[in-house]
Amino acid sequence: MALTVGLRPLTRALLRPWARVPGAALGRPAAGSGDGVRCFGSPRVLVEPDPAAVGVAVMKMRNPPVNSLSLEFLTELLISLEKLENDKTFRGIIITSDCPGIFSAGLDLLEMYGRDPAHCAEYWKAVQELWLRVYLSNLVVIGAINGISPAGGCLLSLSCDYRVLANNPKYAIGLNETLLGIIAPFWFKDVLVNTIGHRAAERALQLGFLFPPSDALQVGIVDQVVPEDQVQSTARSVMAQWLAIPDHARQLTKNLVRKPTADRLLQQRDADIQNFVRFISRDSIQKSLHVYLEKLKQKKG
Ligand SMILES: CC/C=C/CC(=O)SCCNC(=O)CCNC(=O)[C@H](O)C(C)(C)COP(=O)(O)OP(=O)(O)OC[C@H]1O[C@@H](n2cnc3c(N)ncnc32)[C@H](O)[C@@H]1OP(=O)(O)O
Repeated sequence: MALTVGLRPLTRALLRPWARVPGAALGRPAAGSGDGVRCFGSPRVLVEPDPAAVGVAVMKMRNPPVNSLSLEFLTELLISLEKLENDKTFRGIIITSDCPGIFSAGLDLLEMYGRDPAHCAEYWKAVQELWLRVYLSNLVVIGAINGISPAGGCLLSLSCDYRVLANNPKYAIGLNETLLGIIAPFWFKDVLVNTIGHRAAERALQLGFLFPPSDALQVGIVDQVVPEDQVQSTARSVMAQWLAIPDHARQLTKNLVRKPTADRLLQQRDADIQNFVRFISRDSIQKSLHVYLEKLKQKKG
């Protein structure tokens, strides 16, 4: 537990420069919460207590068009997560998307393409922090995956305790970095190996697999596949099962299982940042990102 507590001051230090994100004032009742239900509001992240489940918050990602994890979006997610961790009335979070058809398009490519090393370092620190914050959260975190979830979106899903995916063939999920000509860092790889096993992860990472729901269930990257209109209710009923376990025992067990993986990053965060900056700044990698971004634009015709 000390590790999680240890993170808090770190997060504060990390977040201090970004806490000035406009509109990130939290605790302010969101519009339409006239019934006195306390919601946390920020431009890209809406956190609402689940009216049907005491102690459960629903965190809706709303960074249109694709919930790409920009620095500002990451910061708002981190501030909301920290607020929830510190608010003892909450025991669980359901993370979902408000962007139709998209859970999250992953890391924001424009934060890594054509950016100076100092920006890339700051960005990567925030990416590390989001993963650590979700992966080691004392709360029960359930992914209600209601859209496509490539790369960083898949990492966010894998960091949850449980994953419910909507049964829509378009809603593929996976670490597809090799398709962009880049590679997933070791801690992305570690989480995938922990979830689907070494051989399946080795193959999926090298081939940049994006698993459609039926395959995602079979390989184990998600825990349940349900009709799209049952994702939220399924997440809520699974949450009830997990919250039936005494918090302290569950939290210590989660830490027991996850701490060795998180430690591998915690013990070398700066080196990981430097490695990322060196890697992403390479001409060949910048060229790959450029080609990929152009493909995305051409796709629109
Ligand atoms: C070492 C670093 C590790 C990396 C991990 C990562 O996360 S890298 C990012 C990997 N992400 C992807 O490969 C997803 C790329 N996006 C897509 O495949 C599609 O956009 C998606 C998510 C299937 C949605 O398709 P749709 O047709 O609905 O939207 P469209 O492609 O037109 O995109 C809308 C606009 O968003 C921009 N965009 C999409 N993804 C990203 C992204 N990850 N980062 C930044 N911007 C993204 C896209 O270019 C469009 O922009 P516009 O200005 O409207 O042309």
